[in-house]
Amino acid sequence: METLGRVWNRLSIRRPTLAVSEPPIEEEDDVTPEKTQEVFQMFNGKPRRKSETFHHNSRVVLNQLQNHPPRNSTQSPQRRHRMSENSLDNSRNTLFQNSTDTNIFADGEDAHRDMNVPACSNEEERVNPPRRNSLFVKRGSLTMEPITKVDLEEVYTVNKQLGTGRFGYIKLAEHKESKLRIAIKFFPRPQTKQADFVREYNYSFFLCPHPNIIDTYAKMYQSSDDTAFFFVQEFCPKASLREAVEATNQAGIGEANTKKVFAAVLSAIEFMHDENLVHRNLKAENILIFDAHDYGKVKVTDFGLTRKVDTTVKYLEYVNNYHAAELCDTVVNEKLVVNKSTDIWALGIIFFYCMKGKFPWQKASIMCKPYWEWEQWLKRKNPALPKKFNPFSEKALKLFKKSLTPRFKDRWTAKDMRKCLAKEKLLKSVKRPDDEYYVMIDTVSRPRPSAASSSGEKVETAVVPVEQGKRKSTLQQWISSTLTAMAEISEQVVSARDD
Ligand SMILES: Nc1ncnc2c1ncn2[C@@H]1O[C@H](COP(=O)(O)OP(=O)(O)OP(=O)(O)O)[C@@H](O)[C@H]1O
Repeated sequence: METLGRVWNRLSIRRPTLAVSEPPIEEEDDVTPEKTQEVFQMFNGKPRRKSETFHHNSRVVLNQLQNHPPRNSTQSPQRRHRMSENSLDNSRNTLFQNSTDTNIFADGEDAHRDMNVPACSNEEERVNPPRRNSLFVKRGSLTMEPITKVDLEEVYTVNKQLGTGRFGYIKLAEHKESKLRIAIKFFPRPQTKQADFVREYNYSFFLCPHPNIIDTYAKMYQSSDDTAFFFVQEFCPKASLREAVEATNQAGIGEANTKKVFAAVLSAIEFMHDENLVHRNLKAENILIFDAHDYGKVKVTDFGLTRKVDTTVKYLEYVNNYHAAELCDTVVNEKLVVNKSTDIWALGIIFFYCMKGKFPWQKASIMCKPYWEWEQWLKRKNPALPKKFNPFSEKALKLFKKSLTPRFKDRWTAKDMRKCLAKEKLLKSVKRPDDEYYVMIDTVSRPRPSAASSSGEKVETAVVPVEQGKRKSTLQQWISSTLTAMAEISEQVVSARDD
């Protein structure tokens, strides 16, 4: 809960702009007045958490949205601390110059005011931003902050492509003035509808105060030649979880690292789920690892498919390894109701992928044999657990049963998963086959003491303890030395026979 407290504090500092979006292109949201207010409702719902911190902080956000000064004023030590402590904010203030604002809805009175935006040139105004007059709260109408036209080349040096997806692409760039390295997410026009771009920006921006969610800078942009919309995010200098796992050559990242990754990811997803939002595109590619070795800083990204729970959407043709069974059985354009359980399934797949370095199956359909075998075991139609699950402990198997189950109502919550992963051992602690080989080779390669064997005493095998990491190479050394010894013995036997 401490984390959530920090998150809401950051939200109160950022003073998010109220904005809602129109129904998406490829999906048909059920557009009731409640559902178009999804972003607002993230903050306006009945307090669900019991802790005082949450009540206090959600109140701060709500107060801001309703144009009341927060209970602790903008001059709170917390706020001042962040402003002085975080030099990034200053860089952000200078990030977006040389731009012309275009207010889509021409709501002049709702002009965007954010500490991260250079519009607050005056220091007094920057420290004490004027109250925002939210048309949305007053009228519940569709409104959004302006999209700013920017001459990309004037403001940024755009470098290599970092990644590409179905809806856009991400490029590494440097903000010329601040020399800050950033990631720009582009949405090509006219393929991308403005409503989809705005929605993704809104979710990214509103959720980003969470420490395990990628940081998104305030403001939406449009290139001056009208070829793309874009927004700016922090740059992840290392890799995605997908790249990290692929680099292990199908060995997986190990239990300790998997636990670290999941502590971060589950914290982010629990936060989203508590706000009744479903990510809907959880995959290793959308989990960014910021440090090369210890998985200490991990963040979730890509909120393009994020929707509120119970939104009705149309199913897209695209199926991937992470899709839950109910999605794989759906036909194109069939209507689906957004549910948190699809994220839980994806997390089960990511867990397997981290531990084993490969996916359990290509598609969660009975037409795919590995999945069929799992389902047969799950439904107790076949008592034999598929071999690939053998190394996992009972607790880890329970996690799989409660995430990779076609009965979506039986799936765990993110909190259940977090508890299990934090507390339990995930791999069986059994004697590894290596140990047996090791003993056997040791017996062969060490000459038995003749006195002991001739007197019929039990021969003890001297097993030299080997460090876990060295086991394989030591085993190889034993094999080669044993083979050499055996070759020598057989040579001696042959020459003795010949003699
Ligand atoms: N901030 C960042 N820093 C570095 N690399 C990033 C960053 N954001 C995204 N990437 C890389 O770009 C890839 C694509 O990004 P992203 O998933 O946001 O795009 P998308 O178009 O929404 O993709 P999708 O097809 O999953 O919807 C990611 O897998 C990641 O490797």
